Amino acid sequence: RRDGDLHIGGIFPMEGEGGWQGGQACKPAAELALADVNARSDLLSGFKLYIHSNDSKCEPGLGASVMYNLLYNPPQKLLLLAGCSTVCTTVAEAAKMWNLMVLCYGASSPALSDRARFPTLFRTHPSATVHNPTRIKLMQKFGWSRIAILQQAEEVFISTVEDLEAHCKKSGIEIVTRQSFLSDPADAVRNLRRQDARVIVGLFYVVAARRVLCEVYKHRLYGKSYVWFFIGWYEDNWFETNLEKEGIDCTPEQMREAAEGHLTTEALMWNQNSNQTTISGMTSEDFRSRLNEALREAGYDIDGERYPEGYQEAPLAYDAVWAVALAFNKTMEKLEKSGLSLKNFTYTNKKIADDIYEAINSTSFLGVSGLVAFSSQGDRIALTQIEQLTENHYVKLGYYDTQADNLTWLDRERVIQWSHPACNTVMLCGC
Ligand SMILES: CC1(C)CO[C@@H](CC(=O)O)CN1
Repeated sequence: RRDGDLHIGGIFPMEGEGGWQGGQACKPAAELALADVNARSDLLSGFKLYIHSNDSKCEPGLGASVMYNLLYNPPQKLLLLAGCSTVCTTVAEAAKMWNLMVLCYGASSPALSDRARFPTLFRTHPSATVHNPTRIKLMQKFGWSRIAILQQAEEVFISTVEDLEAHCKKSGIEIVTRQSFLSDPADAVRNLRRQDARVIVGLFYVVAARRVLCEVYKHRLYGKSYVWFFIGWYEDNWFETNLEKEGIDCTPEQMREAAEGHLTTEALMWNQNSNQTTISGMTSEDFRSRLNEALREAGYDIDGERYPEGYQEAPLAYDAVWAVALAFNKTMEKLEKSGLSLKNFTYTNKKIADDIYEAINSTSFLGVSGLVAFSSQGDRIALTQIEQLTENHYVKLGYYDTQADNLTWLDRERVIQWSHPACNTVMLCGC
């Protein structure tokens, strides 16, 4: 028997104003996974895994100080879990100096897909670029060969648009105009009207999305001759809430009218086949029940639909801990052959770090968030789903598996003049 304890650091965004406070649901999810892996006699045999965590508030500076305290206070940590793109960027760029792997459960920035800057980073949260092949697939399916882009000037959207432009170039799709704005989209939306944009991909946070939609209403840039792609991870009724608070001068009815029919794309974070048993023995719905119970105990009014931030991403944190446990298990089996164990790891031991890297790099298991596997850049390989807002409700239109180039289409779309909305005038596209 090999007795001992294995320790990892956990950096969770719990409080704070800026960014994403997803640690509120992700930390409880990680703790559920910790209990589950430690209860398995066939995993980490004899060793118990511990997470030592602190709050980063989704602030990179505080995240760096949390990391420093985790590393310079015993016990020695073998790996770091982190959330928020800004914190993961800071932590992952530094972690290599301590030969530490970093597993991010809540980081969507495309900039993190960079082995040169982040040689030890893996993330169970997919990059925002995962939407782009899906958008292209839909444009090809419906014959939209001329599109426009409207984006907020934020790093995550700037790099997502660069990736989208590359996909469009490869697919022969013309970008007739790319408009960006800092916080007021009025001019950008007006320019879309001037350029007669008909198929528009919108990339912005939800507060900006409400401003865009009201401008779209004012410029009549919606209805049967327009197709809008919005991001799918806004809350369901995002287009009719907070209007007064945010100074939106459109009524809920006007917002609903402008929003009707838009498409959304988003990465799947909960295994869709809710009857499928995952590696933990649970289905994703079993996980949901256990998470809800844990969150009720933490004081959240789940039955009153008052979910904490990060609820959507909780499976990613749960599966991140499983990925760590499985990788440590694989590494221990390998080290044992040379009479070593993870207890021999030190911050200067690159050899064992490489073994842990190899073990994580070859991860492949069915988690509550679906199949968990990483690209060569450490990015989560994930499915995406496509929805359409129809009479105030999001209807699932299909799923896309980029790896297999397989679009599962449910034929539920509401007619939005799918045939070439871009061809409003013959000379425009000769149709
Ligand atoms: C889908 C979303 C909301 C994208 O931002 C992630 C947080 C981040 O990238 O900082 C969390 N998940």
